[in-house]
Amino acid sequence: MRTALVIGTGLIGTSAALALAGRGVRVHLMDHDPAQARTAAARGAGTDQAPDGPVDLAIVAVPPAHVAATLDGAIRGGLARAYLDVASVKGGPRRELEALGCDLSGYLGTHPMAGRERSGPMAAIADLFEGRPWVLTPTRETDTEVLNLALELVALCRAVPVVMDADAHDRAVALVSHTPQLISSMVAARLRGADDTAVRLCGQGIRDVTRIAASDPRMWLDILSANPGPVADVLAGVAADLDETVRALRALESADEDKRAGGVAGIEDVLRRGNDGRARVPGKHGAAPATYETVIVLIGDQPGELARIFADAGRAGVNIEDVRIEHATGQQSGLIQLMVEPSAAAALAATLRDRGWAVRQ
Ligand SMILES: NC(=O)C1=CN([C@@H]2O[C@H](COP(=O)(O)OP(=O)(O)OC[C@H]3O[C@@H](n4cnc5c(N)ncnc54)[C@H](O)[C@@H]3O)[C@@H](O)[C@H]2O)C=CC1
Ligand SMILES: O=C(O)C(=O)Cc1ccc(O)cc1
Repeated sequence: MRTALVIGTGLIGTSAALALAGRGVRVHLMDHDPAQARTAAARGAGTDQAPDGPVDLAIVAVPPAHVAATLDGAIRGGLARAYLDVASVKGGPRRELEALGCDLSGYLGTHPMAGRERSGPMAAIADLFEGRPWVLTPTRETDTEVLNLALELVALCRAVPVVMDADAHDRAVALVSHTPQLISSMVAARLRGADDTAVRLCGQGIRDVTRIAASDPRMWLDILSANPGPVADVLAGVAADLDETVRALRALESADEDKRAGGVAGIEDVLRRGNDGRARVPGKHGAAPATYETVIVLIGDQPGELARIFADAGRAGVNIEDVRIEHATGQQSGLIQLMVEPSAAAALAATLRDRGWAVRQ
């Protein structure tokens, strides 16, 4: 691929453009708000000048409701040899394109499974897609050349291609992305009018569960509006679990021992099913779920502490597989959790202790 056109230079479009431009592709940037394309160009994602002929690949990265009309315009204008979109929902845009009478042989619906809580070109990063699944939804009418260009884009962005049917994709993302967003928002919404004294007690659990509740509501309204049925189906299952759990908790308040035992069984059931589901979440780079051992260390909230602890772990010859920091409310210190291969945990803890760190575990 030598030339590309990104239409919609927000978070996703500009991130893809940065990755392509960084690997030598000439990228043209277009947005219905020219200021967004200018900002993306200023960040080194390409040029906001229009191409003077058809580019190799056009990447449409606009909100789902505008995908079909934008693609239809681009295809009719002959802007590229091949076209793809990156919208979070795949079935609806394809059906809209069909209804518009568009020639779909040069089009492929795709979806990179990577995002951030922020929107717009300033939030874009070149390595956003590294190691993440990028779904491709070819059909029998998709030209091989288009599929090959899409695979080249995915490779240039260092993502991992996954081929799926469009409607199966929409059901899958309802389960793993769209419903979790709503549940996170609902948990966070409990905090809105909560007492300050309660909010001060927030720990890592609620931070983990509500991280994505900070996302842009307009973007999620667009996504949920394009996938309402599958999300409602998953949420109805969650609602059934909620009803059961409320009943089980009320039973725990009962004076009747049998009722209390039933309540315990109900709560245990949902917690154990949660363990089973969590164990299925893939590990880093899509690998099988990994079980790491965690070494917990007290660190000061001051410049250079993280660099120092990582350098000391390097001295122990230990690869840190994952890391989390738990900040203590109102204190200039926190706990860092270093996740490592179980066989490396003891050596890491010993080296860190020798070098003066307060190792908790
Ligand atoms: N944000 C995320 O986490 C992810 C989003 N996506 C999908 O990527 C697409 C873009 O999302 P973001 O980059 O997050 O949104 P964004 O809000 O950061 O950027 C969207 C851009 O599209 C432009 N735009 C809107 N309508 C347009 C039109 N008709 N013609 C040309 N430009 C237009 C806007 O001015 C804006 O610059 C959406 O379809 C979204 O579903 C896919 C994966 C992850
Ligand atoms: O939901 C996730 O897993 C994310 O990492 C964020 C995200 C949001 C929207 C998408 O279309 C894809 C990914």
